[in-house]
Formats: sequence, structure tokens, C-alpha cells
Amino acid sequence: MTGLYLRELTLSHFRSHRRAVLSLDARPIAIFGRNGAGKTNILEAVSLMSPGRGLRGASAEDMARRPESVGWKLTGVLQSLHQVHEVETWAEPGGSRNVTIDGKTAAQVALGRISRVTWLVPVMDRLWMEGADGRRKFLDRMAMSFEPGHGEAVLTYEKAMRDRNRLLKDGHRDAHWYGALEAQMAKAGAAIQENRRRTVALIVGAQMSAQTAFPAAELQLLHAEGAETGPEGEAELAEAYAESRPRDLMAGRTLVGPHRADLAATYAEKAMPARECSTGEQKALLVSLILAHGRALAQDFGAPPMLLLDEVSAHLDADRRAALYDEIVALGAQAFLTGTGPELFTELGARAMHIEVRDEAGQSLIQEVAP
Ligand SMILES: Nc1ncnc2c1ncn2[C@@H]1O[C@H](COP(=O)(O)OP(=O)(O)OP(=O)(O)O)[C@@H](O)[C@H]1O
Repeated sequence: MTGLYLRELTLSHFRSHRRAVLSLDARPIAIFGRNGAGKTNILEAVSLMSPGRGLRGASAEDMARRPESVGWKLTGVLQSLHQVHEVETWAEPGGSRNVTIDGKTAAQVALGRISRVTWLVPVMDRLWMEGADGRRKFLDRMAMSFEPGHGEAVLTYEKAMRDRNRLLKDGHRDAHWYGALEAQMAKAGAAIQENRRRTVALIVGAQMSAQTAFPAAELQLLHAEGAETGPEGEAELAEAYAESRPRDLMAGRTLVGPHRADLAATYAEKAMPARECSTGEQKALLVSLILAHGRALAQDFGAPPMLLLDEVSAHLDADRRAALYDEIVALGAQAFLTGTGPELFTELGARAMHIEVRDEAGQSLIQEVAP
């Protein structure tokens, strides 16, 4: 077998699930159940088969099942291209997330060598309406899927910037305090910019190369405060930080650099900024980007990513729902779709899994339902 998909996933003391077991194949599945049954929690567990804090951006501690907080564990059997890997990831109470791959201790970033996951969750519905922070995170998540080292560059950059901001707040004026930190920021910042540019180019290319029922989004990477131009590359960034010191001292923080970038999207056919589009159109643009991300990864990684689509049908009309399902099948991705009822995707032919928490102790029953 080839491709990328989870064959099995076992959750222990993870969020609402004391124990839950999923046996899967490469086909998309619709997970349905009542509100609070733990559907999104399953998606979050799948998202932890990739590096990072998962689809809620939560801490390892928050993932432990309350009230007992004995620590949680996820075990996944992952088909990755031509190999099968066993992934274990867990956290002890109060500890951070650990990973083993095939029984060997691994850094989280190593998950990026064997697995790719992308998601669309309801909090992203306001992505184009709210601040640039959410859009940068969205872009960085995609950038990490093409370049697993991207996350490391972001962490290095943020740490150096925190130190620089502390100097600025304390009113330090001596240049020698700043040089080494700004050099680190310029190096990591240039890598971040390059990864983001490549990501935007790959997503735009993947949108253009496919026949799709979803509207194309024109993407533009912007600098601070929506500026179209700004410092690019290591040398220019280093110069910009040094030049910006007087202004930064007044503000008590760093005002230039990739931490202030933004991603603008336009509904191409209407030449309409995404934030001015209807709720359904905004959702359709996001779906378009996620599908393009999937197609680009199929090329870049060798298999489409696992797609986590939480309550995605809420704003999609019947035609778009059918188109989404057809495109997932054409892409060959293992998709996890959630909803409160099975009808939305089973009418299209998806496998359906019903989930309910069986008893007070939180034993979860996940059963396949005949179409
Ligand atoms: N750390 C935790 N320990 C125990 N329960 C938790 C924890 N974190 C979240 N929960 C519970 O998990 C449930 C939410 O699960 P989830 O978000 O997966 O629901 P869902 O099936 O997607 O529901 P909806 O249809 O309402 O979106 C809530 O009842 C919440 O209280």
C-alpha cells in the first residue's frame, strides 16, 4: 500500500476520551454524534500526528482528561508512503509532549518526515475578518508542512525578539546590546520569509493547476501594516532592525520584520477582498486553499495530507458539499469530516462512524454505521 493515512488510532485519557479506538482505512470518514460527544477531540488527536500543538493550539496539560489528569497518550499506526510506522505521543501530568516513532525517542519535528496533516476548524471562519496573527499562523502551519524546519525558525525568531523587546522596554540604547540578537532575527527572519513565499507560490500554483468547484483565492504576502514592500532577506532585515531602534525604543517593541507580516486574500473572480465576501464565500475560499494545500503536498511530499474538516458543511450548500467530497476522493486524501448527523456526507458515500461516550468513566464507543 502507499499514500498517507492512519490505520489505527488509540486515545488514552485524552480530553473527553478515557479510551477510544479507531480502525481505519484510506477512505474518508464522517464522524458524527451529539454535541460534546468528542468528535473535535478525535480530530485534535489526529492533528498531533504532526509536529506542533495540534488544531486547538492547546498545551499538553489541557489535553489531559479531567478530572483525573493522569497524563494522556495517543498511539497511531500510520501508513506513510511505502512504510508503516507506529507513532506514540504522550504527556505526563504537568509535562510537555513526548514522541516516539517505531519505539525510538524522536523530536516532534521528526513527525514532519513521515506525516502531514492539514485542517479547517470553525474558529477559522473569521480568519479574514480578524487580526493578522491568525493569518500568519495559518500560513506558518502550511509553511511547516512544506518545510518542517520552519517551526524551528519561527521559535528562534520569537525568542530573539522577546529578548530584544525586553532591552527596548528597559530603555537600553547601546548598540552592542542589540547586534547579536538582531543578527539572529535577521537570519531566522529571512528563512521565515523565504518559506512563506514558497508556500504562497505552491498554493497559488496548486489552485491554478486544478479544475475545482471552489473559487480561486489570490494571495498576497504583506509587510507590517499591510505594506506591499518592506525589508526582505537577511542583510536588509538586519539593517531595518538597526534603523528602527529609535522608533522601537519609543514603542517598547520591534516594529519591523516578518512577525508583522500579513496574508491578504482576494476572491479572484470577483476581485473582492475575502473579508468583504459573504460567510459562505469566505468558507468556500478557505476550502479552496485547504484543497490546494492538499494538492501541493501531494506533489511535494509524495502523498496528500490527512484532512481534518470540522463542521465544514455548516456554511456549504448541497452542491459545494458534493463538490468537496468529490475533490477529496479525487485527491485520495484520508479525510475526517465531523457533523452532528450522518446524512451530510453519507449521502455522498462516505464511511460513517458514530461516536458516543458510553459511561460515566468516559469509555467511548465508535461504531461504523451502514450507509
Ligand atoms: N481535558 C479535558 N478533559 C475532559 N473533558 C474535556 C477536556 N477537554 C474538553 N473536554 C470535553 O470534551 C467535550 C467537547 O468535545 P468536542 O469538542 O470533541 O465535541 P464535539 O463532539 O466536537 O461537539 P460539538 O458537536 O458540540 O462541536 C466537552 O464536553 C468538553 O467539556
